[in-house]
Amino acid sequence: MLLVVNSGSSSLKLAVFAGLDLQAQAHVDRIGSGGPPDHAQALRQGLAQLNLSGGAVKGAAHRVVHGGASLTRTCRLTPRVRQTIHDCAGLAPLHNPPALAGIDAVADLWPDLPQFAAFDTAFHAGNPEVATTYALPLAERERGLRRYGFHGLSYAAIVRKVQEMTGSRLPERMLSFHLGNGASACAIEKGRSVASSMGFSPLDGLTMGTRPGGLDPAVVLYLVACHGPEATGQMLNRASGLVALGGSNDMRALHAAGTQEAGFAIAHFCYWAARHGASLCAAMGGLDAITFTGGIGENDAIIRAGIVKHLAFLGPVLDGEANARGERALHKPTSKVAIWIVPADEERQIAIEVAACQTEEEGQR
Ligand SMILES: Nc1ncnc2c1ncn2[C@@H]1O[C@H](COP(=O)(O)OP(=O)(O)O)[C@@H](O)[C@H]1O
Ligand SMILES: CC(=O)OP(=O)(O)O
Ligand SMILES: [Mg+2]
Repeated sequence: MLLVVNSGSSSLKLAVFAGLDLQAQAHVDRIGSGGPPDHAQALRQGLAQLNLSGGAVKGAAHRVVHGGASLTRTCRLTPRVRQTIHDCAGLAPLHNPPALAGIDAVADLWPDLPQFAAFDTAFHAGNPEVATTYALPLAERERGLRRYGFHGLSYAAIVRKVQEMTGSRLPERMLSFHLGNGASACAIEKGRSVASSMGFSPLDGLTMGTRPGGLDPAVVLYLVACHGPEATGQMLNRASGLVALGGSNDMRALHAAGTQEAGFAIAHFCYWAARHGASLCAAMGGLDAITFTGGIGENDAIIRAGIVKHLAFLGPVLDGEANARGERALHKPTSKVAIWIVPADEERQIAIEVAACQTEEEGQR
């Protein structure tokens, strides 16, 4: 059996697979905001829920958000791979350190267990250079300063699941929204990522739970001058976005609050999701389908409706009742653009990629 560990910024998802059959899962959320204080504690809680017997687990695989320029495929965790994940930790401070903590905790529990890493950046590794390049001096670009894009395991799973749903007639130009605590959008053309709203780190793009999304870099310079780099990093990763505008990073709490601030935070979230979404449509030369996933994307009809309304000029027509019921297909029959909810399936995607990696390793023996 394979234990899959998905460390999100506010949640931890564990899944156990026998082959590709899901045997058990555990979900711990609100980490650091009402739930467990940190990911190590969350992992202990999650493993206790699963009640695994040591001998049954033959491997563990971890979602790692930032793999840098070199880790672009799911692979076995060697000391060199662990070091690279460690080296990228500053670029994904909410994610890579918890992933490393998970890797080390599993190694402590089961020292000889083979471990694997699957990367959020990998699905975007084939983005065209024009999409990934920052117009910075060459020496800086050579340092690895470029756009990477994230939530790639989620987007890879969406391509697979939409193919299953449509009998492999994948829409040519798909705008996919992953709306969780971290939120992004991705332009998927013929099943491949061609552009992402996230950049060098998962800070860029949409308004998120605790991250501001796109900012003029002069704002960052100004903040660093006022507060120093350390406090600015904390502010941008943990104290911005919905929590800064509306008082909570939990979308459910914002709806329940009903205050003017909470309403503004919700409006800001929808407006900027659509602004970035429309820019991604330019990268694909149009739009054939929209997909929603993640805790908000899958569950929040108000947010989906708000985003689609802003994008109406591109052709999607939402069926309000299907949306309110959270059905799989949300478009009216007359809509030129399909709209779907596709539940996040990062854990199974990881299991599939680990199986492919093991098959490849056996072929090389
Ligand atoms: N039923 C729901 N309605 C609206 N928002 C929800 C619902 N369930 C979860 N969410 C929101 O989803 C977000 C967390 O999404 P999730 O994908 O689990 O996070 P992570 O980015 O940590 O993986 C939170 O903002 C939470 O409020
Ligand atoms: C990349 C990212 O922001 O991930 P999450 O949504 O799990 O925080
Ligand atoms: Mg997530």
